[in-house]
Amino acid sequence: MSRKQVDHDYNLRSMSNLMGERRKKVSDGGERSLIRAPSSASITSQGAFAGASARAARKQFQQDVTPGFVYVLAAFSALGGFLFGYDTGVISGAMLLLKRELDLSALWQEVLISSTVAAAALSALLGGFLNGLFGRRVCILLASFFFAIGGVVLSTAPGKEVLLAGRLIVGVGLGIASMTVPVYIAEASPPHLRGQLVTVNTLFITGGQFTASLIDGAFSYLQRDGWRYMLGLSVLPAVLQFIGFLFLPESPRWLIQRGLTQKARRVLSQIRGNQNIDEEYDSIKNSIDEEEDSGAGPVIWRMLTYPPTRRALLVGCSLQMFQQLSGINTVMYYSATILQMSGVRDVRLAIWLAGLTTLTNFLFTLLGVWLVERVGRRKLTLGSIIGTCLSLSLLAIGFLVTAQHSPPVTFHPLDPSMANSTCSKYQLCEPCMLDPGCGFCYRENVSALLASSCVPVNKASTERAAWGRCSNSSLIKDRTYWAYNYCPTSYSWLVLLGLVLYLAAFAPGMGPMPWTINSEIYPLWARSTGNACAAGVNWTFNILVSLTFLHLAQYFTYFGAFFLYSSLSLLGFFFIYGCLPETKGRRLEEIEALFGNRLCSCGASDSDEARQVEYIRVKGSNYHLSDNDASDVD
Ligand SMILES: O[C@H]1[C@H](O)[C@@H](O)[C@H](O)[C@@H](O)[C@H]1O
Repeated sequence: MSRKQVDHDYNLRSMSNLMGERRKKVSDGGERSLIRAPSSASITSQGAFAGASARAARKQFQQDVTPGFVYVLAAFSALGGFLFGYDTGVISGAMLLLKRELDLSALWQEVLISSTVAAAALSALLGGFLNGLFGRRVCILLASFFFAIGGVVLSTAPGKEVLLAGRLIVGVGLGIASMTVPVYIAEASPPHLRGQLVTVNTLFITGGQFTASLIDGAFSYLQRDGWRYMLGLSVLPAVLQFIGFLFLPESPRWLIQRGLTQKARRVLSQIRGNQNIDEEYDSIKNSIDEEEDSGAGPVIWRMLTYPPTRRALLVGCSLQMFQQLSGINTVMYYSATILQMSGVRDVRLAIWLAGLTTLTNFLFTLLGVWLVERVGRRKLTLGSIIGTCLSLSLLAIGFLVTAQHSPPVTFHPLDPSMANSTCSKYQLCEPCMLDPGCGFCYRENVSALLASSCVPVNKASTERAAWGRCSNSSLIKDRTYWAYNYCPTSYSWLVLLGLVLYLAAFAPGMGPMPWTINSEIYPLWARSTGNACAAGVNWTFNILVSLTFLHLAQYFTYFGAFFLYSSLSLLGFFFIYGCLPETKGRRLEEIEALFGNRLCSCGASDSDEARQVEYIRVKGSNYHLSDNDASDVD
């Protein structure tokens, strides 16, 4: 079959896929289906059939009791999310101790932090191939194996080189888990619970980040080897997941694709409890049989040359890109400093309070789990990104006002080392604190700042100056303070408000939805590859945003950096508004049809448009579905 024919037939296929089993049901009297289809009179009455039947099916699914096994399966899978959050979150606290004990240079610190994310980006891409070849279960086993080995290597590392090896091993696990777990949960869940269960994975990510901040806080008191515990504790959930997955089944969709039909039926019965699985089995089988005609060549090539999957890929990858471009990891990382700005001058207390940021992120992700099946993915994502954009603007304004009221440097100490330092040239606190090599040392009386200077930072710890009044600790007698990375200000409440609003807006939608939506928008043959690409994009932009933040802040100030993130979120809003269809409640096999729809016209050429018009014409005249479907994707 030629490519053109394949393309032309796509829309019909998707719809016949959707409708085929129902037509079959009508002809064999409906006794194979547990879905109580409408009476044959109503079925044959044109127009009412499709929407009513789809809705009845959905309702029926919701009424059927979902076996507890599905929840167990989702929870064990989401341990991968927990490790994602823990391993990415714990490093900031561990680094504070590591750089002191191992005397790490700034470059080594950067390498240890970024190597994991870079390894995750690469292994996420590779994970698509592994998923197709070995299945989801083996990939999750592999990921937990890497997490466990990585944790052991990290906690026993004699030096920085072995630490780097451990961080790379953990990164490989992260990449594979981040792309496999959402797919596995989506494929095992019934449609009415899918969004919620996949979103639980992101809840576990934020739970992992929260746990990491608590562990960081607790072990920071240890004089020696605290970092070994921080990094090594991840072995426990990894081993738990590994053992769990020795007993959990493979995804039925992957099994059917591999021709392991008996096994697939067994797993389907296990995860659907007392429901009749014939309908779902047939639907998956139909979709696989028909996709076998979708052409030859590497999957990514077939995806890119096939308008519906090309569109799905564009939407999926862009969602992940906009998630990272809205600066979540910068905001989280920066929260300790924001707290210091608002008057929490004790570094340890600021670290503990930063745990509140991760807790807020976690709690609002919980809200997302509750909302996803109620308001749907599209509305939740749109609402979230617009809130994210506004709160980023508020953060930016907060930083602008703070900078405009920046306290002056009132005296320049006479130390010979100052001659070679850039710190001596700054007249205000703002440029002084934007220079990573300098900090602001100031004395405060009740109402004003007195005797403030800009001095070099101590190489071993940013908690104090290299010499002078502030070289002992960040909190000094006589109300003399050391401010690294921030300036004393009375407008910090604005920044704090921006931070809280940001998390409240981001966490329920932009945090989880890119993962949830990616797990459901690709047809089975393209699902592993689509998720691998999207996860790869997420990790790549994660590293890009975190590596550029300090430079951005140095050149454009904090105001500029956050304003840029806000503008990028606005761009994301328009993109999502134009391109993201609603996938709530649909079967995975139905969703591909949405991307053949004109309403999602991103990346569509003129000839694609023509095909979409044809699709809607066929849909309207043959199946009388247009009303119901249009309202669903609107
Ligand atoms: O969805 C997650 C989550 O929102 C995390 O808080 C964030 O650190 C990750 O980068 C993101 O992918």
